[in-house]
Amino acid sequence: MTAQIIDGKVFAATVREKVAGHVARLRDDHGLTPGLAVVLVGEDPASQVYVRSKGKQTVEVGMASFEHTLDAATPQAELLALIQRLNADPAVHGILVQLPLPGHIDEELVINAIDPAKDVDGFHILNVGRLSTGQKSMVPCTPLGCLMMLRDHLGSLSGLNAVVIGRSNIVGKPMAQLLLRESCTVTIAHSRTKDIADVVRRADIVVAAVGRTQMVPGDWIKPGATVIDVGINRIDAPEKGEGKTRLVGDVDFDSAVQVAGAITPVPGGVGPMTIACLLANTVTACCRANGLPEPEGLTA
Ligand SMILES: Nc1nc2c(c(=O)[nH]1)N[C@@H](CN(C=O)c1ccc(C(=O)N[C@@H](CCC(=O)O)C(=O)O)cc1)CN2
Repeated sequence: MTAQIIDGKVFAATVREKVAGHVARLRDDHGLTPGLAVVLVGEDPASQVYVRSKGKQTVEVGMASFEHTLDAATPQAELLALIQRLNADPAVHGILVQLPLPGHIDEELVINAIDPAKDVDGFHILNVGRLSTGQKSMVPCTPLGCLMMLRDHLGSLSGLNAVVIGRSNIVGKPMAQLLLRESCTVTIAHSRTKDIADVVRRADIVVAAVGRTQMVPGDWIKPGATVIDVGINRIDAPEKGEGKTRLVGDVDFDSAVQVAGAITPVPGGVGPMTIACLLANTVTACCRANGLPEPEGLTA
């Protein structure tokens, strides 16, 4: 038996459709247009692709997109001043600063300068604290996308053993919090975890977010488990021609697909959901800012 493939591209398209429906209702019933400001500092090629894609998809669902591209040498004070202007701008409901930032900029300081109500990345310390204490918060986009796919595939997650591999602030920790909120029994595994293969083998749900190429082989996977692969690693692909590369996840897809019940591919799994959930969070932020009910089906 091979696993069911959870198609993130198809799922993200359904999320964008829902977002577009909410955006149309906000416009028609309340005269509101959700606005998303994305800030890019520097010329990192991957970040440029993601930011372009965010702007394009924002416009496609009917929201307003404000793109700010700053030189790599921009002083931190200038970036902070821009954030203050965006915080005060009533047309902007969501603010995102694309990561990573150049080395001379203090990432934590910048993230915490964003108005928590407009922090559609969910990285502000107040949102982190609210999520971990079960209060209403903005939820980081990648974990939110993973949760949506897990709920869609499994229905209730209550009582399931979940192992999150990786302890980053952006994915691993918030993912663990979300799974805990769903009443999973949650383990966070990482580079120092002893007998990691045995820990992963006990999991009904595996979320691999460690950033290590194909680290999780199929024989770590419990038969029938649901595997969510967050990793995006570029490797050489001589089979495609000289100098060519391809993307692979943190899971060895070819062996895991033989054992798992369901699995997300890379590319085309979690990645597309990250941007779809950013759009969802922007609608949520707009609704909250205007005292309207939470948009159904778009929140954690
Ligand atoms: N402020 C933020 N910075 C970063 C985030 C984030 O959520 N907020 N996440 C990543 C980058 N990212 C969005 O910003 C992102 C990564 C990957 C994808 C995606 O769709 N990947 C495709 C493959 C794309 C390719 O061919 O390179 C896939 O997996 O199918 C979307 C968004 C770091 N920075």
